[in-house]
Amino acid sequence: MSRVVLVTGGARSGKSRFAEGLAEKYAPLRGYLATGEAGDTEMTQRIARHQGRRGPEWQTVEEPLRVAEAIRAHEARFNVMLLDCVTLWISNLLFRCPGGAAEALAQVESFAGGFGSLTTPLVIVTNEVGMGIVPEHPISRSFRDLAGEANEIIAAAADEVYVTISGLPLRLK
Ligand SMILES: Nc1nc2c(ncn2[C@@H]2O[C@H](COP(=O)(O)OP(=O)(O)OP(=O)(O)O)[C@@H](O)[C@H]2O)c(=O)[nH]1
Repeated sequence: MSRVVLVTGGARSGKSRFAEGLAEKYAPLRGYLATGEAGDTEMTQRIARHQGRRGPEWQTVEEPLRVAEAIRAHEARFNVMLLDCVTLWISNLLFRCPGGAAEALAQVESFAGGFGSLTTPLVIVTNEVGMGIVPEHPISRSFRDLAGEANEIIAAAADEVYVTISGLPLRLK
């Protein structure tokens, strides 16, 4: 059984950098599983910022939907994998799966249920999205609730959990 670590935090809280540091304790080669997509200029710039930080010891796998399958397909190639991030994954599922939030949550449950059979350590990045004001639109509230539920499911199954605030990590589990 391989170790699973979850890192949660707000936007630009330093969670990706901290998660990369955890993964860099393992020898190369390291796999970076990106769920983000370069749909517009802003996202292209965000992705470029992340890519610029990762060195040649990282290889990128891009998969917006079939995250568990991508990990299974690639884990044997790497000494560690980093999934960045759960929030965009479930957002992609919410908007593209016919079953909406229920189907997205079922996929998260199946993903977390498979941690015990991973053969490579996994570091997972997610976002704390539910700490602000209640969103005005129902779809935003649905996403906020899904994100909270997904984080709770993954945190319960993970071996270690951290939150980053203002660039500083705090161990929760
Ligand atoms: N497709 C793709 N996406 C990437 C790549 N590198 C990073 N990303 C995505 O970039 C997203 C994170 O970017 P940001 O929005 O800048 O992160 P942030 O939450 O503001 O900042 P941090 O707290 O530092 O993580 C993640 O969802 C990744 O999936 C890549 O090589 N390809």
